[in-house]
Amino acid sequence: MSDNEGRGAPSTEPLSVVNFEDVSFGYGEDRVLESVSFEILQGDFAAIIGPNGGGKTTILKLILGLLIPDEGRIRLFDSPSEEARKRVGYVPQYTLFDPLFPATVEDVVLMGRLGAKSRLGFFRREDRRIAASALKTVGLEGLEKRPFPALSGGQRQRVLIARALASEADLLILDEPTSNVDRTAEKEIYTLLGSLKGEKTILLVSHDTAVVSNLADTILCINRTLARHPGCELTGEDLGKLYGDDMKLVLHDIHNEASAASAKEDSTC
Ligand SMILES: Nc1ncnc2c1ncn2[C@@H]1O[C@H](COP(=O)(O)OP(=O)(O)OP(=O)(O)O)[C@@H](O)[C@H]1O
Repeated sequence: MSDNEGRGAPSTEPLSVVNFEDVSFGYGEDRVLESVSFEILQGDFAAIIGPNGGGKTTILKLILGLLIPDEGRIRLFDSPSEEARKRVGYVPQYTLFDPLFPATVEDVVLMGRLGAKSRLGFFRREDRRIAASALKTVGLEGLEKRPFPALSGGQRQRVLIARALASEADLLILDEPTSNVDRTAEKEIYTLLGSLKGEKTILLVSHDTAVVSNLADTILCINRTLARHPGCELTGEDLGKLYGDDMKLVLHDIHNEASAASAKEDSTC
C-alpha cells in the first residue's frame, strides 16, 4: 500500500490530526516541554523518540487532553482534545498483568467496541465481526476464546493493537509497544505497524531509532525542545545531540535488513 493511500484524493488537502502550536508545559516550576510545535496529518506515520524523561509521554497526555498546556495551543482533529479524544485508539506500554484476570482475547478486543454497542448494553453481531476482523489483522485469528493472561507478551501487545483497531479510531497512538517483549515479538509488532502504515494515522513512541527511521514519515526528536526530521534522515549527529555521545545505535530493520544494514551499518553516535 502506498504512503498516499488513506490521505484522500491528491487534490484534497490532508486533514490535520494533531497540531501543536508553541506548546510549553511543566509539572511544576521546571519546564518539561518548551515551545513545541508540530503537525501530524491524516495518513502520516509519525514517531516520537527521545531520552528518558525527555517529555514523550507528556506529549501523549497533552494530545489526549489529560494535561493542559501552560502556553500554546493544541488541536486534535481540529477540535479541542477533550472533544476529539474518542477518535484516538491508545495502545499502552506492556504492563504486568494479573494472571487471574478473567478475560478472553475476544473480551479484550471487544472493549474497543464499548462506545458502539447497543443501547441495551449488548455487543451486536457487527461489533463481534469488527473485533474478529481486527484480530485477523494482527494475525491472531483463532485465539478468540484463549484466556488473555495465557498469551505471550508479544501476543498481548497485538491484542491491545487489535482493541485499538476495533474501536475504528482515526489515530492510533502506541507508547513503546515493544518495551517488554522479546526480539521475535518486537519484529512481528513492527511488521504489523508497517502493514498499517498509510491505512491509519499512527503516532509511535519508541526508543528504537533504527526501526523508527525506517517506518516513520516524520520523526519528532524530543528532549524538552523539539527537532523534527523526515523519516530516514535521522543521522548519527542528530542522535548524538538527542541522547548524548555514548549511544550505540542498534540496527534491525524489519522491512529491508540488507539495505538498512548497508546504509547505516554500525552507526555509532
Ligand atoms: N506527574 C508528574 N509530576 C511531576 N513530574 C513528572 C510527572 N510526570 C512526568 N514528570 C517528569 O517530567 C519529565 C518528562 O516525563 P515523561 O514521562 O514525559 O518523559 P518520557 O520521555 O516519556 O520518559 P520515559 O522514556 O522514561 O518514559 C520527567 O523529568 C519526569 O520525571
